[in-house]
Amino acid sequence: MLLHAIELHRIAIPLVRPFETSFGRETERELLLIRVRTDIGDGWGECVAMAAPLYSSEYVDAAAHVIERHLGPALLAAGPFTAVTVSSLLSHVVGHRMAKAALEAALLDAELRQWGVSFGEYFGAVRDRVECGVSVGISPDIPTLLDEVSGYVAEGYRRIKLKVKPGWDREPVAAVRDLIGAELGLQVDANTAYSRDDLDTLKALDEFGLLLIEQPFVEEDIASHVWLASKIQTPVCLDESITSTDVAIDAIERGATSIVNIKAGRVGGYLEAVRVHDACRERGIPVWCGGMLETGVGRAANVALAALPGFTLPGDTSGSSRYYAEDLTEPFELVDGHLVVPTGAGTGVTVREELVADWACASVVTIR
Ligand SMILES: O=C(O)CCC(=O)N[C@@H](C(=O)O)c1ccccc1
Repeated sequence: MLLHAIELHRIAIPLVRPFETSFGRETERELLLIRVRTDIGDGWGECVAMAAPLYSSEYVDAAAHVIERHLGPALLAAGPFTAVTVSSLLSHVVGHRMAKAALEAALLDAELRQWGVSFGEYFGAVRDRVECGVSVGISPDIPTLLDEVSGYVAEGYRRIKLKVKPGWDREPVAAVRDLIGAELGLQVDANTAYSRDDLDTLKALDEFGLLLIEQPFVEEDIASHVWLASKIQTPVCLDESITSTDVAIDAIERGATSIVNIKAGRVGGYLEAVRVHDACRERGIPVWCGGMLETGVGRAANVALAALPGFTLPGDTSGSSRYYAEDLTEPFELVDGHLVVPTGAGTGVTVREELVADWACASVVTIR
């Protein structure tokens, strides 16, 4: 395809309720949407970087800047190319995986729409719907937490994930396990908030039959995750640490993780995410699809990814209404605890351009 232009659309969408993690509290999702204009048609991609560099070093301003000044010009100068060559065309730029992922997704969307192939078909989906979990933020108090969790259970979510941090861990986990019973899946996500000094606290979570404990220590500290995995019963799952297929293989072979959270933006794109899936599957490591509060654009691609065979655990692929009163695309709605994998060409969803304009929080930047 020949790339004619890249449009950077920055939007801000209010969250239906505040979302608090161990690294911050969000009341709105500010994000960067990419539209590519090519000789074979348009495509949309969603950059998952947050407004501030608190989850990773990437953030919206930086993603927009690196696309405008480095990644975009490299693609515009590349002459005819295909979506599978995007990562190599951008490999001279170090890092900025979420920005690269958004560009690759937009170009893959354009290409697959022209071919009449869905993301799911292209990735190798084996399911037509995926089992959904839900992520629950840190609450102001236990009653508020239980009220929120009760709502999700009533909606049919197949797994509850609780955000935890030192001082908010054992008590909320015990209360939620008591509320939902022993059968429903329950897991926790620390977003790197603990250290080896917290071993007793982390070990105490073994009594609650958790599916996994996600990213207890800082992303670079693979050794401490190996150490913890030998000390507790609950399986250790990595998120922030897993930035590529090679890193995933290293972490698995060192015994740092027995379950992997796959996020396309974190690893540099959906094509790399499929490679991470394949590497985990070859090693008998179950994976699940993480989330970054995506709109329907990113959510559609995540649901397609989650339909691959190795995604055997419910992911953070919740319905649109978990975060947004109105979605940028047709809403994703939970049916019997599942989301249907889009079958339309490309992502299979249609961006409501009037909402992109209504929710704009900066002027559109077009790179040619
Ligand atoms: O359901 C979702 O999309 C969000 C799932 C979730 O908890 N994401 C967390 C995470 O650490 O995985 C996150 C939220 C916001 C920003 C970064 C990460």
